[in-house]
Amino acid sequence: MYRNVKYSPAYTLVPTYECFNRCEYCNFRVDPSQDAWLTLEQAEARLQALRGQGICEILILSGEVHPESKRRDAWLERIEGLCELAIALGFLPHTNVGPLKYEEMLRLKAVNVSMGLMVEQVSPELMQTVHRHAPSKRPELRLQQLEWAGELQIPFTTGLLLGIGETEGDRRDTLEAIAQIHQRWGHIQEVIIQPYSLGNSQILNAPGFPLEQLPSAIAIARRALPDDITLQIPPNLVRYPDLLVACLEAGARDLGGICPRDEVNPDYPHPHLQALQEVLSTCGWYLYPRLPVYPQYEGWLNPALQSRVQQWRNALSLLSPVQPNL
Ligand SMILES: O=c1nc2n(C[C@H](O)[C@H](O)[C@H](O)CO)c3cc(O)ccc3cc-2c(=O)[nH]1
Ligand SMILES: C[C@H]1O[C@@H](n2cnc3c(N)ncnc32)[C@H](O)[C@@H]1O
Ligand code: MET
Ligand code: SF4
Repeated sequence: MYRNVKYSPAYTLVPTYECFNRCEYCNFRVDPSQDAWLTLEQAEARLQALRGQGICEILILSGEVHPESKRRDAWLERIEGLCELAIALGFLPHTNVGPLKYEEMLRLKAVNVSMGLMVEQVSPELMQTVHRHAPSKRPELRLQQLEWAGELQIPFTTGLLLGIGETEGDRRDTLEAIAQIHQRWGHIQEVIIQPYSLGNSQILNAPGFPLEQLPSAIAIARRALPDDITLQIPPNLVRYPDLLVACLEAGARDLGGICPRDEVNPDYPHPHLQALQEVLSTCGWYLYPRLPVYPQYEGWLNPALQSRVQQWRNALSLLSPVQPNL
């Protein structure tokens, strides 16, 4: 008897690496104005080249322009344009670009099948340490985003970043806060349990989260969160087959977007899909693709997006007729 674990065949577009925050664990950002933004023409060339390869999700992942900056509108417009382009070329966008104003979130809902923002941790102490130069990481701001996403009926991905100086109690508080917001709106499709991993271009000089503690952290999350929230772990950061399987045994059921390059953790390439599939199947786990929106949320999307999603569901079920419930 096989058990199921899913992933999303994905490709990442980065509108800009520039970010006004300086999270000390970040290996992604460059200073404001030090980066040429991705143009729609460049993005179109990349997306055209991806067609027909089974990639469905376009993950739009960005550094942030300050909410009061006069360049903010242009930034949001570029993100919206990239989402529209991805849809026009047949892909399904998922946007994670930091905290948004209510109106900005409303605009992006129309061009995304789901969106995301990590809570990281709710402990205010981190605003004096790893987040001391990262106003976007204020816990109340991030929880407000989850609340708005629920109100706007946006299928949502959030998560915890582990090993950034939080205590076990802080982790429980973070899980509790996510569970409470989900109880109000029922919109959290997945929670990522992300081990902070040391990269080559970060400020923070601290070892990564001790990976051997991950299964127990996952088991705690599984007990703290409602059953209808899926737990996700990144297979490139959980690099040992035994550990990966232990995480599945502890309750993780999703491996997230598997992309040619993990833009957030470029020092940790994703494993090859076939190798991953083989390892997992020898341990009794069957890996299969999913869409970036879970089936129960499809009714929240506008009709144009719903019909795109339906086309993908049909295509996936033709590719793999034995696999139910994509
Ligand atoms: O390749 C990555 N994908 C990341 N993703 C992508 C994610 O795995 C998928 O987009 C979702 O599962 C939707 O299918 C995130 C999405 C979010 O909404 C929030 C945080 C992340 C973080 C990462 C990440 O670090 N690396
Ligand atoms: C997009 C998400 O990636 C996560 N993130 C940022 N930097 C790192 C790192 N060094 N290791 C693991 N995850 C990281 C944060 O949780 C952010 O919200
Ligand atoms: C590399 S992080 C990308 C998303 C956003 N800047 C955040 O931290 O939430
Ligand atoms: S993690 Fe996100 S918010 Fe923090 S510096 Fe990096 S890009 Fe900016």
